Amino acid sequence: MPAVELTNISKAYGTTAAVRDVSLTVEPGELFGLIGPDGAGKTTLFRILATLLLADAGTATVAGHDVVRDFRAIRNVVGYMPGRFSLYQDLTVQENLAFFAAVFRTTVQENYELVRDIYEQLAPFKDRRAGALSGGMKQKLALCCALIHKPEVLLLDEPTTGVDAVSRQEFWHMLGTLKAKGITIVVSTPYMDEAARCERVALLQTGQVLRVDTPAALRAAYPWPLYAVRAARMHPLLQDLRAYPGTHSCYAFGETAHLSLARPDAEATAHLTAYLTGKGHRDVAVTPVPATIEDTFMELLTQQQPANPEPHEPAAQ
Ligand SMILES: Nc1ncnc2c1ncn2[C@@H]1O[C@H](COP(=O)(O)OP(=O)(O)OP(=O)(O)O)[C@@H](O)[C@H]1O
Repeated sequence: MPAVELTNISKAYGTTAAVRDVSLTVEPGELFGLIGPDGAGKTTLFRILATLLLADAGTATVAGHDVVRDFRAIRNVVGYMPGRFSLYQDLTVQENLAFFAAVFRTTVQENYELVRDIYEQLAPFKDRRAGALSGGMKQKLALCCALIHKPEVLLLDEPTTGVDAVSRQEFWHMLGTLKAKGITIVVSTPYMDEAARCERVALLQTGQVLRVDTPAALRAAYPWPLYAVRAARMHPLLQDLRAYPGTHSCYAFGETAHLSLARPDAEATAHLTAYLTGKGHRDVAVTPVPATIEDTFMELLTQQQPANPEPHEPAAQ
């Protein structure tokens, strides 16, 4: 029995189609990522799975329970950490934990084994109001609250958005520990480095699933020769690379431009360097690079675009 199963789920808000015909299966004990930019439909899917929102069409189950028929059962087996506002800001750390424990008729002590690692980090701040915690500590408290009733399935909606890099690392380490304890985790993130830490991910865009696969398979699926290109000035670099005759796609990628070529060119580095130097660019460096999940995502987005008079425009940043 899958831990989570979505079959042809659709949901619209008025005329906005937030989720369109989504089908997904998450296996028990899996660490599964929902990856997509703002507005891709991640929160809507979580709210449907957490039984807080009814889909317009399709069916969904969590731990074998139907989200409509068996919603009470699901609330006992799911831990849901919404993206925002999951804590009572005026209650202390201790009071928030006691509150969530009371809702599920349990105590922190009863489930201490599961939350110990997180609780020990929170303990020095137990009398501090949640509203006065750092972003990273707030996320840890929210996770602790979501775990208080020993859920089988954790639903985490962008748990690390707005959290500093060190706290993000710690948070993902904690997810690894929870997974080792057999908990199924469905986590959404807009960060591609976090996508790479999932066992499988669904790439979402405007309410649709573009692809579901392992991070390694997504990287391997990238079909073009790919280069990271640097030069002193980024904006004209992007413009000139898009005008290069062999270009398939080109977009900003951190401090470089990622350029894919429509066909292999054994001399690509030399040809591109000569081309860019001829256009007046300085400090040019062209390096072949392996594709990341983000490159595959960008490629899938490009394939989604309708016929475009400017075929080398990036679909999104
Ligand atoms: N209550 C609502 N009323 C109207 N439109 C909504 C509502 N909630 C979400 N939407 C729209 O539905 C689409 C999907 O939103 P959703 O919040 O599910 O996406 P998301 O991937 O979680 O993005 P975000 O991180 O911005 O929340 C977006 O176009 C959003 O503007």
